Amino acid sequence: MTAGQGAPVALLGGTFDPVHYGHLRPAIELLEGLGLSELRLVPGHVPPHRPQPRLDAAMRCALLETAAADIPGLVVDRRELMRSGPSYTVDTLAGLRRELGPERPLCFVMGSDAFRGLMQWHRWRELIGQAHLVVTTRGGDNAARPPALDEWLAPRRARHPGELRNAPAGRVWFHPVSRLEISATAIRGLLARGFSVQGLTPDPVWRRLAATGLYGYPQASRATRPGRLHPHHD
Ligand SMILES: Nc1ncnc2c1ncn2[C@@H]1O[C@H](COP(=O)(O)OP(=O)(O)OP(=O)(O)O)[C@@H](O)[C@H]1O
Ligand SMILES: O=C(O)c1ccc[n+]([C@@H]2O[C@H](COP(=O)([O-])O)[C@@H](O)[C@H]2O)c1
Repeated sequence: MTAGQGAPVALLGGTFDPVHYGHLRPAIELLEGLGLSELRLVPGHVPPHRPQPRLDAAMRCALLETAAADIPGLVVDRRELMRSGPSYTVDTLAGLRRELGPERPLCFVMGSDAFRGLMQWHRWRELIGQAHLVVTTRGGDNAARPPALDEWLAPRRARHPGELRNAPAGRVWFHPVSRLEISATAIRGLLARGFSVQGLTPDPVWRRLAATGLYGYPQASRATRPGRLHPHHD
């Protein structure tokens, strides 16, 4: 393998239905902590492994662009929206690798829960030939990995983040990020019941959600909701 050249580019894929601070804060911490030149948020068109998104791809993308606009280094990459069929990561990385050339360090970011299931991903062994894997860890997350995955990991595990700059691909780095108890599922649930999600996503995203009635807000019957109760507990 050739030596790495230039600051790493990273990719964070997801459904982003919708984007929230649980995506954005770890992205900022990765940009700063790993000295990335950019972090690309990659909305999936047809997620390979989960129920299909509530919002169409164009709207998820528009909200992501609204969220990324104020964060230096964060960009939205629409490449998965150009492909039909399931959005397999191995294809996404191969396309980006062709654009960046063979020497630029490229990192694919995934949560430690996703990493535990890596062996079920499409052509998973090929991922590490295209990119490094950056596995985000959050305090209290100690679940065991399959022994076969640990065996595969041992010779590839990076001991220092500097290793991500020294090669274009091939290493696995575990990076701690803040744990924010926010999920898109919870946001969709709040909006469907007519509650605000201000503070869970940037204000420009919230204003767009509120103005366009996405996910059912504010048509849901606020008159009948129990006003004294915290929205998470009713
Ligand atoms: N609160 C969070 N803190 C850290 N990482 C997160 C958080 N929420 C999502 N992520 C990570 O962001 C990526 C994209 O997540 P995704 O679009 O599936 O969001 P989500 O909020 O988990 O969605 P949903 O609730 O619909 O499953 C994944 O790698 C996921 O692990
Ligand atoms: O390529 C695969 O087989 C594959 C299987 C599961 C997940 N992924 C990718 O992992 C990223 C996070 O997915 P998720 O579940 O958080 O929406 C997203 O970019 C998905 O395309 C990819």
